[in-house]
Amino acid sequence: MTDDKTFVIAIDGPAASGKGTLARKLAAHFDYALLDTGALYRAVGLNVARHGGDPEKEADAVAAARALGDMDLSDPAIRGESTGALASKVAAIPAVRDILLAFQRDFAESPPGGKTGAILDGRDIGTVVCPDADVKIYIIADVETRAKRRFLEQYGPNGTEAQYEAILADLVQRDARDMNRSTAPLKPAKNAHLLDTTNSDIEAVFEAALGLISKEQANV
Ligand SMILES: Nc1ncnc2c1ncn2[C@@H]1O[C@H](COP(=O)(O)OP(=O)(O)O)[C@@H](O)[C@H]1O
Ligand SMILES: Nc1ccn([C@@H]2O[C@H](COP(=O)(O)OP(=O)(O)O)[C@@H](O)[C@H]2O)c(=O)n1
Repeated sequence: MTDDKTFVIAIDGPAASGKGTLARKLAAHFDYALLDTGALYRAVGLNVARHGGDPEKEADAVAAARALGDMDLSDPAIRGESTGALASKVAAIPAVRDILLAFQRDFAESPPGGKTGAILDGRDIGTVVCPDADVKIYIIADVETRAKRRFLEQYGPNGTEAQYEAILADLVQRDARDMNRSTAPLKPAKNAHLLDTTNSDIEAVFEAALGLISKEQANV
């Protein structure tokens, strides 16, 4: 348990592995607060682009990160794959990560709405943001499977081969950037439970996660 008795679940993994889908189902099931930390980096990346800045330039990215409080995290443009690429560029800048860290930790320690638990999904939740999380899950799936899922999500059944290839290339590039950056690279925490969703549907992944979490809750 964390000091203030919030039950914290950390979900990390590469792009489009199913983190958000699982996190939302678990949050509804347990009535826990949910923070999609990728949305924070996406909002910062989008903000830099909209102001004509360079997402790889520290001054531009830091200025955007400081203005996060004024951003609309429900803006649909945040979800686009091109925004994912912008996000992973600003996310490689340590000063940006520092600015977002306090917000994420506060959320986990004192979830809004007086909730008794918090679920955070991202890349470094189990390793950096909440190293003492009660349950850590690291979700993976083959990159082609992840690209197909994101492709379907973004273009529906009538997407083109070229659109699929662009998504696949973006995920490969983004994973490499996220795994190879020097600060808070994407990797499983030592005590994370690994879930490979390549051949599991959403419900099976949810059931597997519930099994892991129930065991930990029984120990609290
Ligand atoms: N186990 C699964 N089987 C099939 N599709 C899935 C599964 N998990 C997630 N998806 C779908 O894959 C896409 C990406 O999932 P999402 O939860 O957004 O991933 P992430 O948050 O890791 O980027 C979504 O369209 C989602 O509905
Ligand atoms: N905790 C986090 C969350 C996201 N990110 C960055 O933000 C980008 C977008 O994250 P996301 O979770 O929305 O991406 P998807 O998995 O939804 O495609 C990632 O590629 C990372 O570069 C991060 O560095 N740390």
